[in-house]
Order: sequence, then C-alpha cells, then structure tokens
Amino acid sequence: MKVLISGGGTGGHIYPGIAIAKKILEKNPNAKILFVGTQNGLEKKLVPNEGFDIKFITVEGLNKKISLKTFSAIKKVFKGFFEASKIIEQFKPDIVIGTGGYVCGPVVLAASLKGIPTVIHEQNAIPGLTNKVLSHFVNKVAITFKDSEKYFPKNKVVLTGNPVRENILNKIGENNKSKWGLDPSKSTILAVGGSRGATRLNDFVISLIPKLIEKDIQLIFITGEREYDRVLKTLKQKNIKDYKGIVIVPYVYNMDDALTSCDLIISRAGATIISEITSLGIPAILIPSPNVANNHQEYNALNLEQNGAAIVIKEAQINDEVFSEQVINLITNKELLEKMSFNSRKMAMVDASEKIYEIIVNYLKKDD
Ligand SMILES: CC(=O)N[C@H]1[C@@H](OP(=O)(O)OP(=O)(O)OC[C@H]2O[C@@H](n3ccc(=O)[nH]c3=O)[C@H](O)[C@@H]2O)O[C@H](CO)[C@@H](O)[C@@H]1O
Repeated sequence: MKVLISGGGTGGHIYPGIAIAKKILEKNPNAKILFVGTQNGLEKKLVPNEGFDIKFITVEGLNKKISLKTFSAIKKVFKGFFEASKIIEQFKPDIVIGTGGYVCGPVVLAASLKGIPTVIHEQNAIPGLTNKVLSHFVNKVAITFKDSEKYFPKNKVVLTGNPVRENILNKIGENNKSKWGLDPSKSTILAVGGSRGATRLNDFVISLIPKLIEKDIQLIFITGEREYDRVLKTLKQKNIKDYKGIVIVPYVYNMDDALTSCDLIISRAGATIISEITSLGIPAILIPSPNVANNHQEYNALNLEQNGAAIVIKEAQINDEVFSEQVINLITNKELLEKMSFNSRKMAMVDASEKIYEIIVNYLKKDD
C-alpha cells in the first residue's frame, strides 16, 4: 500500500495529514507513505520530525488580485505540476490525499489526471480556493463541518470530522504539568496563537502575566517562532523575568503534553486546534484571526461559544484590562470550567482518521 499525502503551509493543514498517515501505519505497518510539500511551508520541519519522508515542489499561492506577480505564480503552478507528476511517476502511489494548502493543487490534480484515486480533506467550514477547484477532479471530499457540504459536488462528500493525532487522543484526562516543571496541583493556562503565533494574542497574554503571577496561576505560553524574541524583549522591558510558574517557548512538538497540562486555553480558532480542544474537552477563550479567508476562524469560534464550550473575544475588541479580568474570573471558576469542558467534549468527533482510512481502503479494494 503506497499513499502520497500533500498538505502544507501551516500546521493546521499538515497535522491532519500526519494523523491520517499514522492511522494508516497503525492498521498497515508495511504501508509506504510519502509527503509532498514546499520548502517554504512548516511541513519542511514538521513532517521529518514526525518520522515521514517528504519531497518538495515549487508552487506559490494565487492571489485574487491580478498583478505582475500573478503571472509568475501561474508559471510556478505549472512548474509544480510537472515536478509533482515526476514524483508520482517515481513513487507510484495507490492513492493520493490532499489535506489543504495551495501545494495540494498541482499534486492532487496531477494524480487525478493520471487516473489515481484522490481524496481531499477540508478542515474548515468555508473552504479555500484550492479545495473548491480540486473537488471537481477528486473522487472523494472528506469534510469536518456539515455546513461545508454545499461548496462541493454532492455525490463526493463524506462527513468525517478533522483527524486528530492519536498521541493527543490517547492522553485524554492526563495531567502533564510536571513535564513542564510546573506544579500539578495549580491552575494552568495554555496560550497559543496557531502554528505560527499571533502578535495581538501574544500582546494580550503579556499584559495578563502580572495578574497571573499575583494570583499564582501558571502559564505555558507558545509564542510562535517569529514572535519569540519580541515577546521575551517586551517582558524584559516590563521587568518580568524568571517566574517559575511561567514557561515560554517558541513552538512545541509535544503538543499532546501541552494540551494536557492546562485547565484553560487561550487560542486562535484554527480548525485543527479546535478539533484538538474539543477532543480533550479544554475550556477555551478564543481570539479568531481576522486575517483568514471568509473569516472562517470566527465561524469556528462561535460554533464552540454557541455550544457553551468557549468564550470568543474578537481581536478588534480586545481590551487588555477588561479581558484579563475575565480570564482570571474564568480560571478560578471550577464549576464553569467543568461545564465548558463537558460541552466541549460533546462536540468532539474523534474517529475522523478511522473514517478516512476506510475511504482509502475502499478505493484500494476496488483495484483488487
Ligand atoms: C492563519 C491561518 O491561515 N490559519 C489557518 C491554519 O491555522 P494553523 O496552522 O494555525 O492551524 P490550527 O490553529 O488549526 O492548528 C495548529 C496546529 O499546530 C499544532 N501546534 C501549534 C503550536 C505548537 O507549538 N505546536 C503544535 O503542534 C496544533 O496542535 C495544531 O495541530 O489552518 C487551519 C486549518 O486549516 C485554519 O482553520 C486556520 O484558519
């Protein structure tokens, strides 16, 4: 069994692919898996780190506004298409899976034109351009939200949910605070601005830190690689340093341990982290990114809020003083946290990888 997986740019597209890859290996240890991404995306680091091979193609996202850059981007799409075709000819996959990001475009299209079965997965309720176009060429479209059905050809859509890494699912109910040098008995907040970090969210967390120290509340603060130095510099300027209950890191590879070390998460509302949050039932304060296509993070966040699993703060409305107070009130309200956790767990769809594995196997059976 040979499976080629393409997905890239940000963690939210890459980790669902990794979750699917690990499910395939769990069921079929002899399966051969190859990822295809670009040199510019997080996949370059994340995929080898998870133990998988990756090959790269040259491709750039197409902007809606037409300019001189559009022509160079179109040229790269063609180049990427030929590079992807070559990789496919060499690897000879039985099936090709796309988990989002523009890199999937040429890879999935090349496979489909060669008659290889293709499946794409859409994490978000409102799909991006690449998946909308690809849906006309692929065999199946796996979706996370029922609401996104309407964007794709009806006969191809399967509601699967969003694949969550098994190592995260396996840790439901654990308390791993001591792995971070933290006191397991103390309330702890995890703050994370998506896979790349978020400046405004980080600034809010910085303003929150003195209050956390005052109330003896612990914090794991994932700043994002590009924000790490700035965050440390700002904290130094504010004379906050070496507090033992606060862990500040640029990125964590063991997200399973981070997610199971908090009583509350302050997070962006990307679809993949949302699936992880609900799988573990983590009460959440969500600050959706206003800079994503069709404002889809706000949709994700409001979905949790409407189900009593999260509180949503719009970035433009953040008032450091008011919202810090709200965070402290929430983390100290055990009863409300428990209720939110329960509501969150009710929303989880934890068998997405299994469902996608079944789709894959069905296509391979057709070949027998
Ligand atoms: C700005 C942007 O375009 N964001 C999109 C991107 O978000 P982004 O890539 O930020 O994805 P998510 O927030 O959904 O998920 C982040 C993923 O990275 C992991 N993680 C994060 C930090 C860390 O230190 N370690 C780690 O492993 C999380 O556990 C999670 O698996 O893809 C999502 C899924 O298509 C979309 O919904 C988001 O709108």
